[in-house]
Amino acid sequence: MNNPSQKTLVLLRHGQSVWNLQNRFTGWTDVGLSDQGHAEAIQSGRRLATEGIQFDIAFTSVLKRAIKTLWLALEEMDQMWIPVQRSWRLNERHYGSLQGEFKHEMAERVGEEQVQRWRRSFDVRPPLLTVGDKRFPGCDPRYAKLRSDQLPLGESLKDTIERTLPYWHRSIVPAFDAANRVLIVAHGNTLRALVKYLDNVSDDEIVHLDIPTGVPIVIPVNDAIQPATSIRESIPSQLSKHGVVPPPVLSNDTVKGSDLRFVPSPSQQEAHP
Ligand SMILES: O=C(O)[C@@H](CO)OP(=O)(O)O
Repeated sequence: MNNPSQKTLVLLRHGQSVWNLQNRFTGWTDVGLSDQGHAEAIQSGRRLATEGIQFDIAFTSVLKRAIKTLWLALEEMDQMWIPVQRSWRLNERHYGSLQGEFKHEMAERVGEEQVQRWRRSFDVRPPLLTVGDKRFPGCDPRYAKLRSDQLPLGESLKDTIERTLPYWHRSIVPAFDAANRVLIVAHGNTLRALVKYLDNVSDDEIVHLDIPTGVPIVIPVNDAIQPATSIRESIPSQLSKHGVVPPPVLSNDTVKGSDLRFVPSPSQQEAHP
């Protein structure tokens, strides 16, 4: 990369998951990558290797579609040795009782506008789980250290921002004291949460933002760890900059997703959550 002393943040959404492919609400369900997602993860590492970025540290969630994407990208860059921190705070937004449902079936039941409202609105929560539901995160040992008020029954983007930003401020920003190159591999809605905060996107505008799977977003940041330029504007240009616009994702998720659009346009698992 041109200037090794330039502080740089790279955001990467995991590659396509099996449930993205099947067009199902996923949230905290721990599903793996599809074959296409596996290929996207490798391709993202190849793109970053071409950029010549040597990372100092990486952050990811505790969900395997993000963890595996990170592994494959780091392997492709031959940087598997760098420190990695995982946190539930980077998990996908919890989709409540929608988790496991097929998005197109739900659209037939409740209408496309309602589905899109659940998917992209700022403060609309999905229908909530009950504590007795087997999908409740309190049943999963990886969340055993969370307080009961931290275990979601279903989250809006607003809720997701509120649990993600403390990790940004307490763990990721301080990492830049000793690091110039920081990689975050996370999920569509946690990355929307970070971009909303970093780009100061309004509650109304955030409904338009989608983050593509497996495409690294390279963001030069200043000493205050603020982006030097608009992240949103850099997303499409980076897609074309690499000369490879990912093929239209042929998953039902994407096809139905755009059809549904009603708005225009433990290596070091966090000990104290
Ligand atoms: O199902 C999910 O968890 C997310 C990401 O795949 O879906 P959406 O894009 O609808 O928020």
